[in-house]
Amino acid sequence: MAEDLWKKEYDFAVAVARKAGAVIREAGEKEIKVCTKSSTVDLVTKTDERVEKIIIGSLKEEFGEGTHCFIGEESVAKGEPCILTDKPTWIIDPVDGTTNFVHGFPFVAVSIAFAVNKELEFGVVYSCLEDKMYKARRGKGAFCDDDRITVSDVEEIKKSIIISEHGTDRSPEKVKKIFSTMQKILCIPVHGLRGSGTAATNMCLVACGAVEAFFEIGIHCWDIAAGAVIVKEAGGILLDVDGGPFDLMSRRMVSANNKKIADRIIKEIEIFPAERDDAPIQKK
Ligand SMILES: O=P(O)(O)O[C@H]1[C@H](O)[C@@H](O)[C@H](O)[C@@H](O)[C@@H]1O
Ligand SMILES: [Mg+2]
Repeated sequence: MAEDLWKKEYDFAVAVARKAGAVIREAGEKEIKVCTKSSTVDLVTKTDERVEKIIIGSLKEEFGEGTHCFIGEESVAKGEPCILTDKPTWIIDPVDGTTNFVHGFPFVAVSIAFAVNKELEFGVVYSCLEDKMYKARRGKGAFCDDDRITVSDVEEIKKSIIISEHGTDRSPEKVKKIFSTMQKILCIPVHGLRGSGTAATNMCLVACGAVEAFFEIGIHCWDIAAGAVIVKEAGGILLDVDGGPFDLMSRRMVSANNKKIADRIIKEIEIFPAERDDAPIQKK
């Protein structure tokens, strides 16, 4: 029988995501010592770092040192390169929704994706406070736990819910564009605007049909890589915010149930620059 390519890695990723989610749930007050990264509202905790070490350590133990590459949010924050090559690469956000985690807002996800030859082979998003395991393999459909999930069939923008996040950048010119975009979309009008505070969870909400679209400028590849596979396998569409092809490393993305909704949203998005994830690291 033909080898079921990457199934071993997929099954292991699901198990590791579940283990990581348990660590997050059990990480009591002791670990939520908050530090900051790119801004005073871009939070990181000991849990983020510990969970990423557990995930990467488990993957290296299972698949060997040096066989795969890793792009992890907290490793990159510490100076590791963020370059996607043709080599088998794990793209990891150990705690997506760190601000939610710190505040006890109940949406926190472990996001693990796997790419080969720069193509995403599978994605796993474990919403650990809800205990929901979203997962998808390229060409094999999308699931929440054992149930097949598909995007909404809504085509009319005026019957949609749209997710948009404001991110961690508080510079006035970007905040102005973010809220001007939100206002224009809200006043189409759409049924509502929402946001869970975690990009990975937002993409799963598109994939299971709870909302029609989620877009954001400022997210990173680790926030959206797993969700991208899940949305696509659920029948959804991924585009750049200017309507061009989806670009994992561009730090901007539209995910939607269909092109009609995506195109209508794209018309309203006021684009602002975000440095690519794979931009050369500026020498200090
Ligand atoms: O919680 P993290 O992993 O930092 O990712 C979130 C990011 O910090 C926010 O700025 C974005 O708006 C969310 O979509 C990300 O999930
Ligand atoms: Mg994240």
